Amino acid sequence: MGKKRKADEADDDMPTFISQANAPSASKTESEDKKSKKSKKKGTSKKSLKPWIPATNGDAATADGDAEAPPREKPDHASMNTWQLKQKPEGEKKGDKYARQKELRRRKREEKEKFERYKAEVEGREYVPVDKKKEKKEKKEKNKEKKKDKEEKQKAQPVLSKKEKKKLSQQRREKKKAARREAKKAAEAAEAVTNGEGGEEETTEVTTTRVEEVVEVVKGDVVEKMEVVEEAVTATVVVEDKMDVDSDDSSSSDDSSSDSDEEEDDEIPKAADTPAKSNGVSNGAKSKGNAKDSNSDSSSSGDSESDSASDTPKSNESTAPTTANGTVSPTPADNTAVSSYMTTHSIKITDPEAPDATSFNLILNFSDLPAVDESHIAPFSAYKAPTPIQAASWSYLLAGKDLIGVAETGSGKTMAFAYPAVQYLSKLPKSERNPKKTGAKVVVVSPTRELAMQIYEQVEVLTKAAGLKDAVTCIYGGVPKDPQRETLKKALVIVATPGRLNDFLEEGAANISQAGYVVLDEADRMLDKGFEDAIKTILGATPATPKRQTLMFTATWPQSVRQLASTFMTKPVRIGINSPDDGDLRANTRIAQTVEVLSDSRIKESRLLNVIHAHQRSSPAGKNDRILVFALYKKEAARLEGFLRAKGIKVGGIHGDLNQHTRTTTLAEFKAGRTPVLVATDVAARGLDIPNVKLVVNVTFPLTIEDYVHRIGRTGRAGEVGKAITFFTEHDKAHSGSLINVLKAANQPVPEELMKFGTTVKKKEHASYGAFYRDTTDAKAATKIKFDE
Ligand SMILES: Nc1ncnc2c1ncn2[C@@H]1O[C@H](COP(=O)(O)OP(=O)(O)OP(=O)(O)O)[C@@H](O)[C@H]1O
Repeated sequence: MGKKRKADEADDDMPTFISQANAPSASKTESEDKKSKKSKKKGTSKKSLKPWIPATNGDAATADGDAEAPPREKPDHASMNTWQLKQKPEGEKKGDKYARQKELRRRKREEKEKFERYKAEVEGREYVPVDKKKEKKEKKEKNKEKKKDKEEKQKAQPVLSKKEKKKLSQQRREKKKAARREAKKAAEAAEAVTNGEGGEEETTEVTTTRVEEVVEVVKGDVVEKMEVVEEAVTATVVVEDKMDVDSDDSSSSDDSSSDSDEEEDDEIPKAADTPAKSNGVSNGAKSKGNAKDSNSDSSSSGDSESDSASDTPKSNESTAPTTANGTVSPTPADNTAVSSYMTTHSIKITDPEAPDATSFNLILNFSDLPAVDESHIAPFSAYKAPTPIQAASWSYLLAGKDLIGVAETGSGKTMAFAYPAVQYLSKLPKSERNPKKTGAKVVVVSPTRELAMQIYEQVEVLTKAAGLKDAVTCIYGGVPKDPQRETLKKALVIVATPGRLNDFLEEGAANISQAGYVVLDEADRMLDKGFEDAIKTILGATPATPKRQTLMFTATWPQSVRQLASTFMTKPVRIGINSPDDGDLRANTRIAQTVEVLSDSRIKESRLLNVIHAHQRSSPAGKNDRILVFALYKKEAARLEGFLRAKGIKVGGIHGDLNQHTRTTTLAEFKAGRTPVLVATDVAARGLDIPNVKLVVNVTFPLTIEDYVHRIGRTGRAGEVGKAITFFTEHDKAHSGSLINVLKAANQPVPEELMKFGTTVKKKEHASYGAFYRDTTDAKAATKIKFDE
């Protein structure tokens, strides 16, 4: 149908002068007339229909009986479509060419402006047209400065002859080769030691080969150590049937490598490795950057990783963070408050570098938050206090640590990773804050387009407060690439879905080779089968692990992805909020969950209608309450939407079969409350923060129990309460055990009929890594610091 419409559009677009062009002209000479007849014969061919045959004012000439050739009529560029404008007519006059190209440029500008206007509308901000003249002037000045700098640099450099240059580069190559040889030897020796100690390697169905390569890169006097860990794991492959299930497709990549050994020269600071850093947080949250700083001047070994909690603590003066109100946070005196806060909110922190720590550095008030400037915390003025995940993670993140944060849906995880990201940017020296030179410094990857847009909005609030203009871009599929490509040139922060970001990496439009702060939001989804390759490619394009601060945030953290996660991180701190020790799932406890076991799936639709009507009748807001209905398949979602509409319900739909424009506007309508009911597939299951969703209805159970937790988590956010109703049929019985566990853990009623389906829980396995979880991130300490003991 789409194709047909396009074809129709093309016909309509044909400008009227095409037929005029074929009309005979009285002013033609005989030979011209012959030519004209010839072209008439060809009249039906595509070529002859091209718009560039100049129209002549034949009729007027005939009427006047004027023998003189009439003035040449200019092509009507305004009525041509873009394709036609792009064609260069035979024998086109120079003036016409300029006019045609001018029209093309005008159209392009218009399109861009339209996009920007639309973007502003979606983001709910005022559209401010770009002042081209000012921009041009600024650009010119910048270029001038650049040129001057370059010239000065060139002057300062000694002039080397070709021969000398060649000799120098050969020397460098040889040094590198020697370093590699040594590293290989060291790795082999290390492997031999590892095999000797850990004779109890798991040998069931998993065989793990681990190759550690230490690459010493020599540059001038600096020797940097880069660790490249490559893990090849073979395991039982469990293929989940996800054939027709809807999700934003992630990967376009056939990438096979995980981490590449790129980046030899540039110093890429991790979040805490910046000069302005002042976050040597005590009690295990000590920054790696600080640890390095303290002993790096004299030695290149940088072997400060062995710091433990028992080391002499650094003085508050040198290590304590400066806070927004000028105080130091929290002092040992706050320990009781911190402990009681941790107990109240069931916070568990595991820091591999301080496994025995008993006191922790939590930020319980926004005023205690380290900030480059007080204005940076202004966006928090609407909130009373940090949420538990924010309170627990900020000090570690500001200290440059890798971190896995697991906290319930709607608990403010976005700000937990976004605030330290912006502080990281703010502390970078100016030369490091030049996206054209360095590329982006922060990358946030999210599984769906809508979530990416939402994260973008939140990050932008913080960057603006920090005085970073145009620092963020949002990259996602389903919309034209050109405007995104433009924004990539000046973005310090890229918020993206994996597929589109990979496309830009492939074509070289995105540069994340110096991104020192990388976040995987909805991390378990990002690491599962569908996105795994794309994530490997993205992380492979960023600096290797010790130079990159890697963060993973989620509300669900199944065993099946932990092994893979550990390969991307260095000694991550793990923070679990209300996360049970046995690794089971926890749904948000403020959501009242009801499971209705239906004997026949054919009654789902009528039951859905009843549920919606009943809610609308009982709620004080009546039909204005937002209700989110989940289906599993795209076609199912479309069918349900149609059904509800036919029954007089104001409803919208969002799923992968719809174009992005429709998806975005439908979601905006729902958010604004103009369409109070939304039918969605799992593209809306994760992360979306829609205010006042009072009820979630699961018409068809999702593929995984994690998705169930995320779906119902669209209600009861930011401390609110919510309601979720789930239809459960015999088809879903494989999930009964895990669903019963989730209900019980949240003190929710478990219907008898559900119990009948059984309580066994099928172990979820990663497609490549199986169900075996062995934390290899922090090699030696791995047995000690299990996240879920
Ligand atoms: N300190 C705070 N106090 C109150 N509300 C907050 C605070 N921080 C964030 N919020 C609000 O909480 C809501 C949920 O935040 P967010 O979307 O980051 O949750 P999330 O934990 O990422 O959820 P999900 O797991 O579903 O992705 C947002 O509306 C946000 O503005």
